[in-house]
Amino acid sequence: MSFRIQPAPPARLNRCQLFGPGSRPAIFEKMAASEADVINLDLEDSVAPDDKDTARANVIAAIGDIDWGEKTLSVRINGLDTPYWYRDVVEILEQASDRIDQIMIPKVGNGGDLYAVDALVTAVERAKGRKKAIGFEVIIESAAGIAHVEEIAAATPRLQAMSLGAADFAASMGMATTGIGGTQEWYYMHREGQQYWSDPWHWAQAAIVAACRTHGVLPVDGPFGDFSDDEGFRAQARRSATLGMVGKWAIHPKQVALSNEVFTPSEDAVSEAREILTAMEEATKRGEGATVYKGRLVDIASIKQAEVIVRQAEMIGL
Ligand SMILES: CC(C)(COP(=O)(O)OP(=O)(O)OC[C@H]1O[C@@H](n2cnc3c(N)ncnc32)[C@H](O)[C@@H]1OP(=O)(O)O)[C@@H](O)C(=O)NCCC(=O)NCCSC(=O)C[C@H](O)C(=O)O
Ligand SMILES: [Mg+2]
Repeated sequence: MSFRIQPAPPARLNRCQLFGPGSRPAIFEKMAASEADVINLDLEDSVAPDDKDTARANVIAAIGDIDWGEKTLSVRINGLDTPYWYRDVVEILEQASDRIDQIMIPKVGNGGDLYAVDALVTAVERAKGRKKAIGFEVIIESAAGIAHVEEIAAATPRLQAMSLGAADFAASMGMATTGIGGTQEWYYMHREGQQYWSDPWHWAQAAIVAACRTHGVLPVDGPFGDFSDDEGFRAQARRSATLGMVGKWAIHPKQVALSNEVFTPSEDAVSEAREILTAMEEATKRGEGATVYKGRLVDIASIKQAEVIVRQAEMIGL
């Protein structure tokens, strides 16, 4: 328990982040026309080394030229262990229009990484007189990243969102899998001849959610690689939502609707949350801190739980 009030995360929708390679400008208009709340134009791992300069130029042009509507527009820069990242930051902030909202920093390993990017971003913003401060989002996708997750979440007021990058995370941790997210064949319990699958991503997700909620950052689940497996995606996204994550990446357009479906509260969930708030208002008037709703206990903590759902519904306009 602490006397400090938990800070609220940015009040914006982040149910789905749609990715597309910066080297593939033919899909940018399709990304803009999608139902994703966030667009991530990628300069990092989906772009081959020889295409880095062209991709950067494509992205800079697209930021200003394309109508991105109300979406949060983010560019994933290259990692701090590459020769590309500083040029990504400098050229984007010197040349791109103010329409860009965020840069996404991959493979963050500690708070110092964000300090370094913040220093560079701040210098370019001042030099160019940019009025709109750029936000940051990060990917936790290494052993160092998860070991320093809380320090990273606290590192800069620019930080808006934090994602789990299952592919690089698995590689960095030496996990015995080539799968990107979802059920892993070998991660099971065995009892009386039956196998029961467990979730190897759970602990990292829970650590990310706790760090984010402590520091007012949006926790997001990253990619699910098998885009032909809708049920696998849905199950992964539902587990993430249950843990407190607000959305998930789409690495193919067909995953956008799935993610929006999972991270949009159902009509039933919203009416139940509103009914709980009403039940508690009535209980409070009677001088009671707890009451019974549909045969189960609801109390002051239930108000906060219901408010999470109602706030989300209000943002979506339900
Ligand atoms: C995965 C893809 C390479 C598939 O592309 P493609 O072969 O073109 O798919 P389809 O033929 O099924 O496409 C159907 C139509 O959809 C359009 N399309 C394709 N991709 C996108 C997109 N991302 N956004 C919008 N529209 C898209 C096609 O043009 C087709 O349109 P039409 O012909 O009009 O019907 C491709 O989807 C892709 O490149 N995805 C993104 C890859 C990416 O950005 N990866 C990086 C993020 S994941 C990661 O980095 C791992 C992470 O860091 C970690 O460590 O975990
Ligand atoms: Mg990665």
